[in-house]
Amino acid sequence: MTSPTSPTSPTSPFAELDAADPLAHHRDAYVGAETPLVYFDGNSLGRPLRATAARMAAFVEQEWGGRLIRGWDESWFELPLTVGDRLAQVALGAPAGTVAVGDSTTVLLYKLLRAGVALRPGRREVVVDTDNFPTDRYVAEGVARELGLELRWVETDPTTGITPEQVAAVLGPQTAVVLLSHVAYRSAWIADVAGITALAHEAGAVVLWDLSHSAGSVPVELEAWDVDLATGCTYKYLGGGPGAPAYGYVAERHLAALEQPITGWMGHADPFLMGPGHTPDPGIRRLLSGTPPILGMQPLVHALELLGEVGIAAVREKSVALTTFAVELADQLLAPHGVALASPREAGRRGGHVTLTHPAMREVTARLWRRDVIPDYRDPHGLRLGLAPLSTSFAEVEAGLHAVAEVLAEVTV
Ligand SMILES: Cc1ncc(COP(=O)(O)O)c(C=O)c1O
Ligand SMILES: Nc1c(O)cccc1C(=O)C[C@H](N)C(=O)O
Repeated sequence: MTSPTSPTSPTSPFAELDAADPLAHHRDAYVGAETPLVYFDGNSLGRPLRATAARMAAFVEQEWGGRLIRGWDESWFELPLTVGDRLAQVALGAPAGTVAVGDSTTVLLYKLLRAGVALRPGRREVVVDTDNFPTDRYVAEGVARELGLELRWVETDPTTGITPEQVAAVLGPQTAVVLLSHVAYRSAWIADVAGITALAHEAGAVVLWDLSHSAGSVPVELEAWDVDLATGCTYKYLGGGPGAPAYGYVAERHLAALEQPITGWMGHADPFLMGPGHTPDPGIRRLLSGTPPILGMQPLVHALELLGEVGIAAVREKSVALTTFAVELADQLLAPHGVALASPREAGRRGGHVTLTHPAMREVTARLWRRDVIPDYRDPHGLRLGLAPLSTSFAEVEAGLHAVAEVLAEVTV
């Protein structure tokens, strides 16, 4: 078995794609990009920036080791909100003071779903779709059990995604919250956030959007789209690293009334007063519960600097070019083997990944990993190619798709 062609092979007929790519040089800023490994999992865990190692070391030496407990007064206490503001500006289209960083996406989904239900007292239903990421569905089921609510499931086709018409069909006077994902984790379908949010508002409900597969790859305009609540992880396109803290967004108009269920001391208006009873902070700090993960935010701070410099519009342009290239190669090399596209063909409807289906894809994925080509597998029969615009090259996509064709030929003989 041959190893994949080097992602920098000058002999490729597609070498001009990388040569013409204005973002190509950013690839060198990432650890491991010089190796022949083909990485198609940037939508599960992004590569680290080289500079992050030095930043982490400096943090340990200077901020943690040097400042010790004084660090809290000097910057750490505000960090969940200062990083939140930066994230709001570079990736979420949200105003300062509406985003806080901390917890995992799952915990924030719980806190925000409970908060959303509390914003609509007396209403008994939550809308969720059957193809939403498992943690979103499980949290919705748990909250429904806890509060005695009913879930209104929208049946979503895993190869496309949720439409405003489907949501309209289940909305009603009992709908409290609509919980959906902006970019579908399997198909990469981009939901019409503004359209669905407007429909939910007409029905008197609030929306909670999971942005895990969009933020940092697809432009997000939370304020312009009139979104109520949102959350998402930072370890995919935002480059935060394994287990990096998630973020929560609350529209300004809901901040004063927002009641989240984990009323810890760090969400108190004056945590160090240590007084009786919980008085929530008037702003987004009320979303915090316990001591925020300062160490875990360090790589994110760094990665957001780069995203801010490049700009989300340029990132999306490259993302569309990469996924379009992957679809074209799949049509050429894989469709003759019976592989089908399970992502939208229309680039404007497609997020940052491409899913290809074939009955042998589970075995194909295992074999690809053994030859250092790293996509992931998602049922049913889906090979998912996550293309990170700042660290994936066109040559890498080409090498990877050729490897898929070779492995598919092996397993289907
Ligand atoms: C849409 C979506 N929501 C949530 C998560 C994960 O949540 P957590 O960060 O809590 O593991 C993921 C990926 O793991 C995801 O794709
Ligand atoms: N969060 C993950 C993890 O802790 C381990 C392995 C994968 C992940 C993922 O991010 C999965 C990803 N959200 C998905 O869409 O499949």
